[in-house]
Amino acid sequence: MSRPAPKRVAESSTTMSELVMPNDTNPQGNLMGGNMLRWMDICCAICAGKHCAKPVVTASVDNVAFQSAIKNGEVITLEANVTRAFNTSIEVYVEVFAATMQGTHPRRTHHAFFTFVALDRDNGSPVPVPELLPLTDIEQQRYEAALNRRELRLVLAGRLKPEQAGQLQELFRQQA
Ligand SMILES: CC(=O)SCCNC(=O)CCNC(=O)[C@H](O)C(C)(C)COP(=O)(O)OP(=O)(O)OC[C@H]1O[C@@H](n2cnc3c(N)ncnc32)[C@H](O)[C@@H]1OP(=O)(O)O
Repeated sequence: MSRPAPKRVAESSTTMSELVMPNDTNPQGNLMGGNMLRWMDICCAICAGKHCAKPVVTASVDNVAFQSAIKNGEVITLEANVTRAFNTSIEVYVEVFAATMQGTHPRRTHHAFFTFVALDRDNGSPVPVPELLPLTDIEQQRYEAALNRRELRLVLAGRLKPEQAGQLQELFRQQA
């Protein structure tokens, strides 16, 4: 199947906000981690769907640290951007920011990389995705670093043998 035309990051950039309600929180009044992951997945899926213009499924989620609690009544804003397209999969980076409803105590609370796979509408099998055109410095940095992240997650998922992870081996050689 031929590859669709390349796209810019801005074409699929996605932002959404949620108000944290009592039903989203634990007994301490903090947003439950599972609800946070759900919103991150939704924001990234919208972004991935816009880039691929196809049905997409979440294939993996990289490490997510819960270092900063978000309280009942706060507003969270999620920003998702494609960092790189591979063959049938793309990597999406999401950042989460929290603040009070009045906009005070603003902070970045979470971030993560998600991988999505585009599927054929008819038979559900993976299909090629549009390449990504990184334009800004930060887009270029994320684009270049994505190869290392991809190799690491595929090794951890048992889909790539460590000895086949050439990018990672080169990185470790440079750090030694
Ligand atoms: C938005 C949502 O929440 S959707 C609901 C949650 N997600 C799901 O239910 C998805 C269930 N999983 C699946 O359908 C399948 O495992 C798929 C489509 C993700 C992959 O299917 P496979 O038969 O393994 O396909 P295949 O081997 O051709 O790999 C397809 C792509 O997936 C990537 N992939 C597969 N597993 C992983 C993984 N664990 N981490 C990262 N990428 C992965 C491959 O690297 C490949 O990408 P590439 O073509 O860019 O190199």
